[in-house]
Order: sequence, then C-alpha cells, then structure tokens
Amino acid sequence: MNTIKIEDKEFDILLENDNIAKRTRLIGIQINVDYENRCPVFIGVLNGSFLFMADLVKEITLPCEMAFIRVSSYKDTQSTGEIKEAFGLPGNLKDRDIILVEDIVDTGFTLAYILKEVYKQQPASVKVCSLLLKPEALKAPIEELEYVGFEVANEFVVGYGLDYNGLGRNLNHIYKAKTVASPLP
Ligand SMILES: O=P(O)(O)OC[C@H]1O[C@H](OP(=O)(O)OP(=O)(O)O)[C@H](O)[C@@H]1O
Ligand SMILES: Nc1nc2[nH]cnc2c(=O)[nH]1
Repeated sequence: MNTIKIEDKEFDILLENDNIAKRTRLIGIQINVDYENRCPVFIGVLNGSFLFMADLVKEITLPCEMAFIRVSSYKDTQSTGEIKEAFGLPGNLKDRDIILVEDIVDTGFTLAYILKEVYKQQPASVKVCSLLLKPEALKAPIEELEYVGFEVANEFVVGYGLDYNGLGRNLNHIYKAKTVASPLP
C-alpha cells in the first residue's frame, strides 16, 4: 500500500523495507570494518530505534554489547525550558567504544542531551548511527554522527519504529505525511 491513513493523517510511502534492509546491511558492514578488534557497546534510544537496532545488530559480526535507554522530556516548573532525563544508561561506559543508535535525528536536541550524559563517563569513543537524518531541521552540527541511513526532507515520517500519536511503529515501510494542498487564491 503506497498511501495509508493513521487517525486524521494521510501518509505516502517514502522508503520501502527492502531499501531500508539494504542500507542497514551496508552500515553493518562498515561498522564491522571500522571496529575491527574492538568490542563496541550499541545503545539504542527507545522507543523509535527498536526495529532498526534489532536489524542492525544482526549484521554485526564483532563481539559487542547492547543496551537501551529512554529519554523523557518534561517542562520544569520555573518555565526555564525543557528538561530531559535519561533512564537506563549503563554506568560502566568508561574506556568503552559507544555506538548510539537512533531512528531519526531531527533537531538534534535529544542526541545532544544523550551525548552530554555519555561523555560524563569518559568512554574511549562515541559515534552515532541514525537511520534517518533531517539536515534542514538540525539545529547544530553533531560531529559524532558517523553513520546515516537516509537524509530526508523536513517532513513528518512514520513507520518502522517511528510513531504518530503512538501508532504506526509496527509498519514495515517508512511513510511521510501528505502535504495538504493550499486552496487557490
Ligand atoms: O532530534 P530530535 O528533534 O530531538 O528528535 C529525535 C528524537 O525524536 C524521536 O523520539 P521521541 O521523543 O518522539 O520518542 P519515541 O522514540 O519514543 O517516539 C526519535 O526517536 C528521536 O529520539
Ligand atoms: N514519528 C516521528 N518522530 C519524530 N521525532 C522527530 N522527528 C520525527 C518525525 O518526523 N517522525
């Protein structure tokens, strides 16, 4: 199906699962080469990364460890902005090679927060592997962003782990929100 509807919103297909699988395989091969003779720790950022993380690590032939973290956002009572909190970050990352796995990097705020937390533990190295990147939405460059599956336009996407109002994470393909044509003047 090339067009789907989730609640009030229509989506067009953007990336078919075959295409995602091929790109994931290539990224896995590259990581196997880059981390030869090392034992990286893959840290998936929940919820969105769960399918990509699962498919990616199946391509990894190195000895490696895995963990998942969850980042929550909430507003502080002093109205000084949004505060994030990370749950589940392993506490033994000193001198380890870390690969953070994301489904999407949009503004980059989530990743900036996670990177700050990870560096507190003095890891040997930190790289980021994200299936999707929205270059036009990124607020500041992320030098750790080493592996990117696909660059996408600044449009809302859903499927293969990514949700719309909690729905659509189970979709096999990735879809983009249909733009509503503005009425003629
Ligand atoms: O670059 P940013 O603008 O910070 O956006 C990227 C983050 O947004 C999504 O997570 P979300 O907070 O929606 O949680 P989810 O993974 O549970 O859907 C996605 O999984 C990234 O972690
Ligand atoms: N589902 C979804 N989550 C996001 N988080 C940041 N950008 C997006 C997006 O385009 N789609």
